[in-house]
Parts: sequence; structure tokens; C-alpha cells
Amino acid sequence: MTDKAKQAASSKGLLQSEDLYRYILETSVYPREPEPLKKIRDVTADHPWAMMGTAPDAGQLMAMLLRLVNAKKTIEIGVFTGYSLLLTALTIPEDGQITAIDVNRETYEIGLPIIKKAGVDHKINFIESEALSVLDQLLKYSENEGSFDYAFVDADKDNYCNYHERLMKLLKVGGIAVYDNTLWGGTVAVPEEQVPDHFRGSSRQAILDLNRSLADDPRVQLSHVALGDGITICRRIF
Ligand SMILES: C[S@@+](CC[C@H](N)C(=O)[O-])C[C@H]1O[C@@H](n2cnc3c(N)ncnc32)[C@H](O)[C@@H]1O
Ligand SMILES: O=c1cc(-c2ccc(O)c(O)c2)oc2c(O)c(O)ccc12
Repeated sequence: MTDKAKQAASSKGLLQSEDLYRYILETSVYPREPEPLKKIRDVTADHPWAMMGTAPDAGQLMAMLLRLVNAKKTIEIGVFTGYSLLLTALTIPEDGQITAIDVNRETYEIGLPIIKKAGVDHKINFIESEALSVLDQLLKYSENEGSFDYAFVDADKDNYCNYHERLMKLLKVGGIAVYDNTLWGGTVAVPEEQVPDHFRGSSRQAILDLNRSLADDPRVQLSHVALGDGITICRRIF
């Protein structure tokens, strides 16, 4: 995605109205955003991939979901500089634990000083690895099955369906998985030939495949929300 396209996309959100998106952020999101999260957003803003950071309005809903399920044991796939990881760590209880997975430790270390200063780094087990092998490793121990309260998936889109199959075993019944980017800049609703170049490719197809697969999955209750770049909330029902 080119920087110009990202900038244009991020300034309006899926609402495609800068004024409405700014109203939500300035009225309800920024005034309540914890200072450490503001700091992570600031240090991330200058990063070339800043667009990948979790949108603060989506983050606000995710924090609500964490509280609603009383999440204590969670998974994060795709950390980047740590915005969603920090919001999770600030939300779960003192003895809560997050298994946070990313192939890139370097970007995590951009946010880590802020996470440490917020006093929540003890809740985080950061694993520098491809996520799929970590999930398979977790499943080798029966005590991990059905033991996680919440998972946030925001990494390589091509693996989302593979992550879902593992998370359906790792999450407790009643546990929640949240998938990011499930509207892929709105292009999931655009005929392939009209999709702008920077949205084309395997990630978009993987999101289309995931959306179809989740819609057909009887194991989950589903809510597909037009927030940020689209997030899909799945609650395991059996
Ligand atoms: C969109 S960013 C995550 C944004 C993050 N949730 C936040 O709030 O800022 C995606 C991240 O997934 C990581 N990633 C990509 N492929 C991965 C894989 N196969 N396993 C683990 N992490 C991966 C990338 O290194 C990148 O940091
Ligand atoms: O342009 C993007 C690209 C990606 C992305 C693609 C392949 C990967 O392997 C990966 O880890 C991330 O993720 C995004 C994202 O998550 C956003 O929220 C906004 C934009 C993007």
C-alpha cells in the first residue's frame, strides 16, 4: 500500500468521512485513551509502516471485549510496535498473561520502553517467531486447549484461516477471537478488476476466504464490524 494511499485511507477510515471519523476520535476516543497508548501512537507515527498500527477506535472496542469476557489469558498474533499489545496489557488483571508473537523483535522494541514504563511488561511473554509454529507448540500441551480467553489476530493475512483453526482449539468456549483488516480497505466489496493496485494480492484473497469461512463456521457467534480496517469478532460457542 503506497504511503499516499495509506494516508488517505487512515484519515477517513471506512466511514469515508474525515469529519465523522475525526468526531468519533476527538469526542469519544482520544479523551479516554490512556497516556501510554498515546505515547506508542506518537513513536509509531514516524515509522514507515505506521499505517499498520491498530486504529484507536478499534482499540477502544477491543478493550471493552477484553473486559466483557474477563480476559486473563490471551494471545496476540502480530505485535508491530505494541499498540494493541499495550491496550491488552493495560486491560487484563495484574496476574493476566499475554502470549505475544511476532517475527520482528525490532519493532516491538520501539514500544517496549513505554510498555515497561506503564508497569505491565510482566504480563507479556513476547515470542519472536512465525505464529503458526507457536500455536502448534501450544497445542502439544493438553492444558492449553480451551484455556485462552481472548486472541487478537493482526499479522500475515494469508495465515488467518490457519490461525482460526488453532484458536478454535486454544480458546475456551465463550472465548473471543478478533481478526483485524477483514474489510481490507473496503476492497472486499469491490470487483477484482476495480481493486486499486495497492490493495490487490494474496492478502485480499486471504481476507475474502476468511470472511467466507467464518460466515460458514457453526462453532462461532460472529460480528463483522466496520471499524478501523474492518474487524471481525468471533465468540466460540462449542
Ligand atoms: C499489522 S502489524 C501488527 C499491528 C499491531 N497489532 C499494532 O497494534 O500495532 C502486523 C505484524 O505481524 C507481523 N507478522 C507478519 N507475519 C507474521 C507471522 N507469520 N508470524 C508472526 N508475526 C508476523 C509483522 O512483523 C508485523 O509486526
Ligand atoms: O498494508 C498493510 C499490510 C499488512 C500486512 C500484510 C502482510 C503481512 O504479513 C502483515 O503482517 C501485515 O497489514 C496491515 C494492517 O494490519 C493494517 O491495519 C493496515 C495496513 C496493513
